[in-house]
Amino acid sequence: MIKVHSLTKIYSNGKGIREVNFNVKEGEVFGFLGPNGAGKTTTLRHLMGFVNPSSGKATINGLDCRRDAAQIQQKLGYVPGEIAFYDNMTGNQFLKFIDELRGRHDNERRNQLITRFELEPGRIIRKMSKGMKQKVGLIAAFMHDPAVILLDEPTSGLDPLMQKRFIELILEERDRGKTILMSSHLFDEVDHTCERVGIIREGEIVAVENINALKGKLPKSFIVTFGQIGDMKVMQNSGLVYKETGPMRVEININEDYDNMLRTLSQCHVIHMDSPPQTLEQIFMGFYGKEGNK
Ligand SMILES: Nc1ncnc2c1ncn2[C@@H]1O[C@H](COP(=O)(O)OP(=O)(O)OP(=O)(O)O)[C@@H](O)[C@H]1O
Repeated sequence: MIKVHSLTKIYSNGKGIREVNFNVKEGEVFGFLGPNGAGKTTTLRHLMGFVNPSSGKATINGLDCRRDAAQIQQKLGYVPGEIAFYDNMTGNQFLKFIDELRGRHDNERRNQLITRFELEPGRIIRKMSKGMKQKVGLIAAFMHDPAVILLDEPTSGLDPLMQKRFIELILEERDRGKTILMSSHLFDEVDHTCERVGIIREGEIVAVENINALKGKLPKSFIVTFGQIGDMKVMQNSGLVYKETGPMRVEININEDYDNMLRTLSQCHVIHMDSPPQTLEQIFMGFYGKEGNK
């Protein structure tokens, strides 16, 4: 459904994206992961047809993203990284205005989304917080029930409850056959929603992977607190890679050795266990070794 072929955009300062290639299948939720400045927004802006590529091209449903932008955008939902609104409108006035631009008069879905995201639609946008504005942007992107949805860091500014509602919405839309491309710099966010991810770094795609295959390759750490002195002896004899991070507390780092960790911990009295979320830098280190180099 979405095809990106050797897409290259070099800005006058030498930054941008180089030879970006990936495809998103119809009905797939695809995660586009990368640290700040990696090239996610630049790629999404090409898909929206806002920018002329230096070379290469992108298509959506066979249509050229630059040449056929107007036609594509009728069936597309887009949440930009930085949302610009008509600040003096209320949320409701803005959403109605967008619906009218799209030639739509059905407000049922819009109202459902307003309820779902607990938006106060009568508030002036200028007086809204970042999270509230983000909700307006999300509702505007989904309310015309588009077949393809492009989301640039969609949960930025949302509190954990709204992030959860957002994830539920994405999973429902996926089940309804929608094609979704979602950029993020947080692994956990794409982990909840995406089947495959493309990882971009310094303007280049470094991997396109099934999310479960990717997770299997990543080192993972577990912070475990023990309840008995003898537990530390069990750890010493386990062969696991770990370091002591406090009294009766260890951080265990494992690659694929889950079996050994589970066997070892089953002999101990574990009183607390946690696994901190992985940052993208840890993921790159997992992929490319200590320096994160290819
Ligand atoms: N209009 C522009 N002119 C010059 N350089 C630009 C322009 N737009 C983006 N860049 C540069 O291109 C690179 C990619 O930027 P981009 O905004 O696509 O990254 P990103 O992955 O979306 O980052 P973030 O997570 O910070 O939004 C960066 O080095 C950025 O500074």
